[in-house]
Amino acid sequence: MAHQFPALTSEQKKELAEIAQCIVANGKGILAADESVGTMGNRLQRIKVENTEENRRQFREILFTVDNSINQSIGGVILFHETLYQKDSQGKLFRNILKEKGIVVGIKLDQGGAPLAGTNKETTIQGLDGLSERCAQYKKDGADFGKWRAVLRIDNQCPSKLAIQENANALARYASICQQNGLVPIVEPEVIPDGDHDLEHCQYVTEKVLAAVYKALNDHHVYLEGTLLKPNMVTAGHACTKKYTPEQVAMATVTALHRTVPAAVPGICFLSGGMSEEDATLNLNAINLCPLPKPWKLSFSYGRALQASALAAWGGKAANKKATQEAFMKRALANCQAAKGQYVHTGSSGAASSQSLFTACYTY
Ligand SMILES: O=P(O)(O)OC[C@@]1(O)O[C@H](CO)[C@@H](O)[C@@H]1O
Repeated sequence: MAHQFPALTSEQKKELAEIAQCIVANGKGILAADESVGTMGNRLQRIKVENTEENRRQFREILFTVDNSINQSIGGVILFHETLYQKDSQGKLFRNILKEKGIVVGIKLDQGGAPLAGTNKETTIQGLDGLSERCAQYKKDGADFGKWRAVLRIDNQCPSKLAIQENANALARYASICQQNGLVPIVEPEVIPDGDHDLEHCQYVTEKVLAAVYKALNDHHVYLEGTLLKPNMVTAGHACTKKYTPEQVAMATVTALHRTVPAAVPGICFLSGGMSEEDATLNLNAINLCPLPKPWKLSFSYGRALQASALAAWGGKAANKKATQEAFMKRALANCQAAKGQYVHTGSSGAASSQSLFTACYTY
């Protein structure tokens, strides 16, 4: 089995590895501001703001025009298609605002779930058709990384072998196409927290899913140094009656990663998956303090856990800009400290930060 057909040139590999490392350097993580129009609608509904393009733009303008020092804690921002082409009120493209801060721009590439017939309501993710052309265009338009979220569910018969294999293969195919077009693929196989399973069961499933994903990435000749992983933390199901400490979550999470994720992967940026802002930070901190070998950067790519307090502070009112930016900056800083294992919980985080952000069957 000779290695005759290299997938990438050494220049392409160098560029991809540099982008990936830059996003997770020095405790930096990712702001996942790539909520689809529908998902953003749910967020806005909670604060009684209408889901219009202008309201979505206004909230994101407030986040992206925060003080430049945000670049100490945020290395990348994932955008939804609409946002990549939106401008601030002075007419400046958001993507240029982010780039001038030294923040890498990313783009959501998956296009939602489709049912896998013959399974217990399991899904695969669509978006591979035309993906290469979309990636090429996004690269021209300033994006340097992509995101693809696959959803796996724990239940009696789930995840099935079929769902694990199919989603792993789609993730690998997406990752390969991204790399061919100069985009670092964020590989996101999310085992969602719905269910009453315990921590051990989530660990078992997460290991099976990650092992399949890395087998598929290898089969597709994906250059691991030019990728980032965005997994769930290993937690008990949302309806599990037994509660676990951040140290227990950390040990289960790092054990699962240690068994399945090659050391060549530069960074693992967790999703927040409906944890409260504070829990997401405390768990990340404990993960970074976990006494197991950790050859990758262990950081964050949070959507809800970086924006919940900010959204609540904003409430749709321009006058609340300062409070909104302060709330966002506070969570970004806290997670940057947690990514270095240096977060100290002061107990003054405010009510919004301890609220669960769980949504049942969180797909799109
Ligand atoms: O779980 P979180 O941290 O809120 O969001 C994780 C995430 O992958 O899921 C969302 C829905 O696709 C995305 O906007 C985001 O990137």
